[in-house]
Amino acid sequence: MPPNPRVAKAFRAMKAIGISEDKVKPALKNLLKLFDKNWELIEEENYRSLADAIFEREEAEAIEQSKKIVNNEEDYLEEEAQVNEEPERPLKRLRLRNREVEVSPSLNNTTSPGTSLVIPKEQDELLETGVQSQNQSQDKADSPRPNTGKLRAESPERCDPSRPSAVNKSQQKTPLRTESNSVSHPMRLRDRGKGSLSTQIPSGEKRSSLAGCHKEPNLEPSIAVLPKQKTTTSHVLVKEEPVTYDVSQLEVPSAVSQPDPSSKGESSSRNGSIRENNGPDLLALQSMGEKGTAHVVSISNEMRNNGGPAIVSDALGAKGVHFRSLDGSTSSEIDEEVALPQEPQLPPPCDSVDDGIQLNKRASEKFCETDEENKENDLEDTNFQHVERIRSLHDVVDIAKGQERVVITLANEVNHKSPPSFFYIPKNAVFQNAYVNFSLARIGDNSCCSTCSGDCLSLSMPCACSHETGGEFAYTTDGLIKEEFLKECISMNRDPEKHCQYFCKECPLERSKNEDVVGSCKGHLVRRFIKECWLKCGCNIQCGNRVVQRGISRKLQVFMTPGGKGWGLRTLEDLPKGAFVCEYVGEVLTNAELYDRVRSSKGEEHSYPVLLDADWGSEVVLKDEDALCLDATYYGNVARFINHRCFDSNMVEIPVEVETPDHHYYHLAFFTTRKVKAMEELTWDYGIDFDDHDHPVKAFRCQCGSRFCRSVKRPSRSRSLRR
Ligand SMILES: C[S@@+](CC[C@H](N)C(=O)[O-])C[C@H]1O[C@@H](n2cnc3c(N)ncnc32)[C@H](O)[C@@H]1O
Repeated sequence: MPPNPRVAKAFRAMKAIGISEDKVKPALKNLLKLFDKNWELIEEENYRSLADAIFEREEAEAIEQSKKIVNNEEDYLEEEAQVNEEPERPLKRLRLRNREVEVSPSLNNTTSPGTSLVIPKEQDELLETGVQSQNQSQDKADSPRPNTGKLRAESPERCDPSRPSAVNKSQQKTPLRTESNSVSHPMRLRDRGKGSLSTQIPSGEKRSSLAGCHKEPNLEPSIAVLPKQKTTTSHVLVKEEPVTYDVSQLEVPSAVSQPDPSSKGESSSRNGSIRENNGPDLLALQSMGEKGTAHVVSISNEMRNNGGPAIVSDALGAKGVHFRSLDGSTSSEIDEEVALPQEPQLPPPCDSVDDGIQLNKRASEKFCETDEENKENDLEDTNFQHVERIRSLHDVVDIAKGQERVVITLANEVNHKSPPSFFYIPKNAVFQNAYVNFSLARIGDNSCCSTCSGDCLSLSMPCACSHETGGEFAYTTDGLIKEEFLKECISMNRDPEKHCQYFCKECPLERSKNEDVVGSCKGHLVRRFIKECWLKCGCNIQCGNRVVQRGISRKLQVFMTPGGKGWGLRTLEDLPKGAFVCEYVGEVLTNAELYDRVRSSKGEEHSYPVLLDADWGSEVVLKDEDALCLDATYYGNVARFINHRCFDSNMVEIPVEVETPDHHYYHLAFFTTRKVKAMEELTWDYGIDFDDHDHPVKAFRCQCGSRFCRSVKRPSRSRSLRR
């Protein structure tokens, strides 16, 4: 009899994640029995229950094997019987498992739909309650700083990015900003580099003639700026494990393993909160929102409350997490008669991983290195390694480890390189000295829409949150960036000389490079910001003015590029122009901290820092703690894989204000500059000058392939294409 197509399909799905038929057969047979041949239950969520049942069996085998090693008493079949007596178990386990497997044929051939994670209401409520109570206790413990003039000093002479972009900075007049209609300033994270600016600012004289772009501080006198305590916190961001694909190569990023010596082991933050040095979990990350050294995890709980999708962490447990496929489809078209394969052949204990996933195989080899003389320890190790093996499989399937709304798969069709080891974090986290304060007291009534409800985009009169973007929202009702806004942001990257730049009197970036001889500022583009509604607003998480904070919703994949750029990011679905793709997430560092890292890092192939200098013009001399950047080297999200493309990249970065009106800290979000086809690599223009060897992004030989590539010396090339 020809094999039942449903069986064949199940085999294919399992094969795609490296599970061989001999492992699928017994589990499938068992499940069919348990589910009374209800195929839909098996096919649901991309065969999740099947994958889980296989893992169950493997786990049971591992335990059994270990037990045999210890006292040779237990009988495997008994264990099996026990598993079989619990028909609920695979599904229950699904709910309990933190790192879920999306069984998708896309692992290698990359066309899968993703799977989104949804926390049921109770779970969300729990998370929310946790956040609230933390915030409440914070309020008690910390008398909130008044709204501070430090947020934005008014500049009588400043570029107004809401004006048409094609204005030479020397011609610009800068209208006053008002609190209620403050149009803030766009940014480019780049150090402009020598080349691109040399013609714009050939001398100090010319620089001073750019006073129109400089801001004179004019702090509101009635508002006190409280002195900040110097932080002595050791690192504040920790996750429980790195994204690693080889348990034999687990490594702890230096951000974790090497707390700053200046911290002297103390654990209080600059705002007086106490931090544990030893590995805060997600709850600890949430608490970071309390005391100024804020972390956006606290937001993500709120945002997931209404939004459906959820993050799950080991720390919180994965209780109540369930899964649904993005396309919602389960195939049910095929007949139910099953021609099942023969009785399962249990795999030999030490040969339990299919060739498809080399790293898992290595993990399994390790699993087999049991020392007879040390049986007790071995039992623990074995179990640990087995769990790790399963986890590593999950991690290959979802590089975000369940922390994004969608599964982010990984594919390498080019070579045998493993993905780099790093901690996947879905939201920024403060490393140590960066001053980031998310206190609600900083958000004035003019900067939020407390009386709104539902979706602000449906209002006939845009609410206060649109002031930042000149009185209309940056987003369309389809969640895309409006054409004009997008056009200006793109133009800013492509023709920076046509846009306002700020030249620091004392540039924190230059100061970080060399404290003794501070070089002259190379300029920072004054960027336009999107301002999203947030906690203090009355609208809900589905409000159309909350796009970035809802997180990644597109099907993305990390893949090995064929062109020598290392790993890259691509889309698995067609994207319209102006679509939000992802945020650049990393550790929030001061530039001083970044350069310390750059100085001590040697020989790394890739670098991952991004400046947050969009609003450096808001103060005359920016303190180190306010001159921030993101570094995704050790902690980051998918954006750390986005490669550079000169000039005509298909994404543009836009600063987004969410939790704080203080634009020293903001989110950096990527939007498409044009329609992008499924399977196209996603790129952005780092804005680097390939001749600038001081740039924190180490010079690389650009392989972007753009005909406007700046690393290819073409003397005749139009200057406007070169930045
Ligand atoms: C943010 S990372 C991007 C991810 C990186 N490809 C990886 O494998 O992890 C930036 C690094 O990628 C490499 N890269 C990015 N764009 C490139 C390009 N157009 N040509 C060559 N290398 C590139 C450079 O090594 C750069 O330091």
